[in-house]
Amino acid sequence: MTTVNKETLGFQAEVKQLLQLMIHSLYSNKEIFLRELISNASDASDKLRFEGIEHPDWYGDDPELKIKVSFDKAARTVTIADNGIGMSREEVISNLGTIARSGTKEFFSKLSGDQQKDAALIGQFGVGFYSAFIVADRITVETRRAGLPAQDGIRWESDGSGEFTVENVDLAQRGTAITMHLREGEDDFLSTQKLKSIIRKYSDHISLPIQMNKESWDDDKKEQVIQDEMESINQSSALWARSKSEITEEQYTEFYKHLSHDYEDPLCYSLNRVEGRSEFTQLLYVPTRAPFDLWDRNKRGGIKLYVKRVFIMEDAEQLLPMYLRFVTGVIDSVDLPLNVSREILQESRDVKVIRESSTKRVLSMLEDLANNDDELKKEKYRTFWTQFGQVLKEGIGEDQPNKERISKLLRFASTHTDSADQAVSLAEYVARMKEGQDKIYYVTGDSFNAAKNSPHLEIFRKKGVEVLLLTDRVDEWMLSFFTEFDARQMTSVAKGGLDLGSLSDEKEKQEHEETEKGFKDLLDRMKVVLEDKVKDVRVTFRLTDSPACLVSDEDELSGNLLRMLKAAGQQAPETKPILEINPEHPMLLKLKSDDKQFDQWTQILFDQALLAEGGQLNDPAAYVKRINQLLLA
Ligand SMILES: Nc1ncnc2c1ncn2[C@@H]1O[C@H](COP(=O)(O)OP(=O)(O)OP(=O)(O)O)[C@@H](O)[C@H]1O
Repeated sequence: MTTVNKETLGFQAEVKQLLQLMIHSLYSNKEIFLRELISNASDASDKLRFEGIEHPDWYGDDPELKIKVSFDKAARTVTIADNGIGMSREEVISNLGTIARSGTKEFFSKLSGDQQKDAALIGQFGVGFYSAFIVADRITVETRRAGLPAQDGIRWESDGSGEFTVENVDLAQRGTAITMHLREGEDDFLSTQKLKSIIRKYSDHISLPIQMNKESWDDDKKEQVIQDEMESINQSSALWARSKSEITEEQYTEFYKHLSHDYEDPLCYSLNRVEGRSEFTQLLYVPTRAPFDLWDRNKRGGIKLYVKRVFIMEDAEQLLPMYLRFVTGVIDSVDLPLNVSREILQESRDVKVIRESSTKRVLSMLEDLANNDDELKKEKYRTFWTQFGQVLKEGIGEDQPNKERISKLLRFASTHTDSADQAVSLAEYVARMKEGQDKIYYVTGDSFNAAKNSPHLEIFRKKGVEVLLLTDRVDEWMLSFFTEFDARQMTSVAKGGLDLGSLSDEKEKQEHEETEKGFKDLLDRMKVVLEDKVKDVRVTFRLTDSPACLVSDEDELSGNLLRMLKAAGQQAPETKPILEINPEHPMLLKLKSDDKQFDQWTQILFDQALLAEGGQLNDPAAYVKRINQLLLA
């Protein structure tokens, strides 16, 4: 064997960090290295199947794709070999020397140094190839890219301490063999039985054969001896193609982990075969925990597309709407052409059918959790909502045909419990509505406390009318598409005049009109003082404790939304709020009868109303000065 071009290279800083972390925090679960390496070998075979459509010659005389697991007791090594796509020199250096994943920086910034917490995080990130260093103190990878000649074989080697070497070697076969030189004390893995049991546990769902040498009893030697003949350890058929009754819970779970690189079990899953106009199989999973890059629009994962069992592409975003981007799974179509590209997917009618059907499947899965009396399912829905609720809300704007179904899945915090837990459904709200109440009331705010303590809620609290407390960033956007539920108008308590519908009686209305007349003069004078800042000043009966509050006009953006737009660097239209005053508050009564420092008091009322709803003062220093003057007066 000739070796040339040997070079020593350093790992990317993140790899070094990951290796350290992995060895320490995942040691108690060290056998997962086998799952990870088999998973990679299976992906490599999928890639060859796909690229092989255009390059049938790449298969050569070795067309049966398989994975071989073997060990050498004397050398103390375990080897996992595949005849998949293999890697070129450049690919080896970039794949096994760096982490080129989106969100990597963010992941590392979240590490806390606390082993347990970090282990969970690293599980979410995906442990992959490097997990082999948990049990090995040296790893040798020999690989040859399909289609390249024997002399383009590559040997990569590292002890995981910071550097690796790469050199060219002659390799007769394409594919990749990963040899782990076991650490002291890891000899358990040098056993057919042990390796078999791990493979059955974690990798039974792999669709190509995982083979090991047979073992048999030798009467002379009085021990098990390894034979040349190979046997398959797994069922080696695509999991989603098996009949439902044959698939165990564990197999679903392990397959999910293989697909998603997640460490935790999925929250729920659904396998269906659809026949008729379009024929396809869908196996869809909802994860238990949001990935750290859920908000990264370039995040990988999602749905793997197969056509008649041939892997076509990862992350086929056309197969599910964006707001269901947390779903992982496989879709295997009978109708799509093997050479389908992302561009074709965008226009295909078959894809449209698959997308609609998969969307409905996911919504049904969620409905099953949400509307179930079973405590375990209820708990699962709570978990789902905490992790993915904000993403699901995007569906209200994005998926018109399913809007009603999605709206039933929404959960909110409300004044019913005054807890930040988002647990109230709209159906529950409606069932609790007061007699005469014909609207669903909500308030938005940039934090739970700002919403909960909003002065706009005072009258509602007094009358015992429930108000939803909306504080997620996506809420304002969602509400612009969400105006009605169950024929009841969604109504902001901070927009327009106070509209309690038939909750206020005639007598009350008359009294209010009288009071308003009595305040007309005062309002006119206040308007003059606040001319630049407000659109109008008027009397309100929505306040009980606060002297004043700001509201926006029915057809204008709310103060909260304007602040969000500004914070996001967006152009926000210049709109002025309306100042509403509480005619029963002592401050207003004083102002009405007292002319001294009228301007100061008026300005302060405005500034306080702005602060109370979470706004920022234009000129905080002037506010402080005014308050101090009045304190000393
Ligand atoms: N057996 C193999 N054959 C061909 N390429 C491989 C093989 N094993 C690993 N690779 C390449 O190395 C890359 C890095 O592998 P690694 O396991 O670290 O990450 P991953 O599989 O991409 O994701 P994860 O870290 O979530 O497992 C893979 O994406 C793949 O391109």
